[in-house]
Amino acid sequence: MKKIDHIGIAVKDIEVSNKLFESLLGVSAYKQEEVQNESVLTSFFKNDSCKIELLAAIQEDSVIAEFIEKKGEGIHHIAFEVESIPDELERLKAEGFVVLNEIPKKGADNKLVVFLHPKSTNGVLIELCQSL
Ligand SMILES: C[C@@H](C(=O)O)C(=O)SCCNC(=O)CCNC(=O)[C@H](O)C(C)(C)COP(=O)(O)OP(=O)(O)OC[C@H]1O[C@@H](n2cnc3c(N)ncnc32)[C@H](O)[C@@H]1OP(=O)(O)O
Ligand SMILES: [Co+2]
Repeated sequence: MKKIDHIGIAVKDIEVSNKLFESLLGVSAYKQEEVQNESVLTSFFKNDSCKIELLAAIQEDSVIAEFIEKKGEGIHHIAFEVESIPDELERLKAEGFVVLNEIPKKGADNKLVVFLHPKSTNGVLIELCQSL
């Protein structure tokens, strides 16, 4: 795992949270992107350390809507950048981590992504992402 690529934050209203994070970080979001297969609208900020990905549900059955329903707004996942998802998955499976999707999905910001079940990672949803 090379470095943290982004921290995902579940929000109810992307416009409201865009303004909040603009004020907090002192920079504007550099992109907003809908990811249909995850039913989310994302918005990205970055500084020298990593990116912040705001995630709002675009459908009621989105995992983000379910998460907010259960836990409220807040940190949803941590994403690590990896050189090769297949190599990293092989290593992590051998270590006993539970992979949520074996086949990488198209994520936001030109990445392929896979997720590890939070039950196998101390309650923290982990995303691995690889640049396209
Ligand atoms: C666009 C892309 C990108 O960056 O490029 C993204 O990030 S997309 C980001 C959105 N997409 C994803 O997150 C896809 C992967 N996520 C999933 O498949 C799902 O959200 C799961 C993580 C499996 C959770 O779904 P679900 O709650 O139905 O699963 P489950 O019944 O197996 O497990 C339920 C337990 O997990 C907990 N749980 C649910 N979401 C959690 C989260 N984000 N962090 C920590 N714990 C979480 C529940 O509270 C519950 O705990 P208790 O049993 O203790 O109550
Ligand atoms: Co993410």
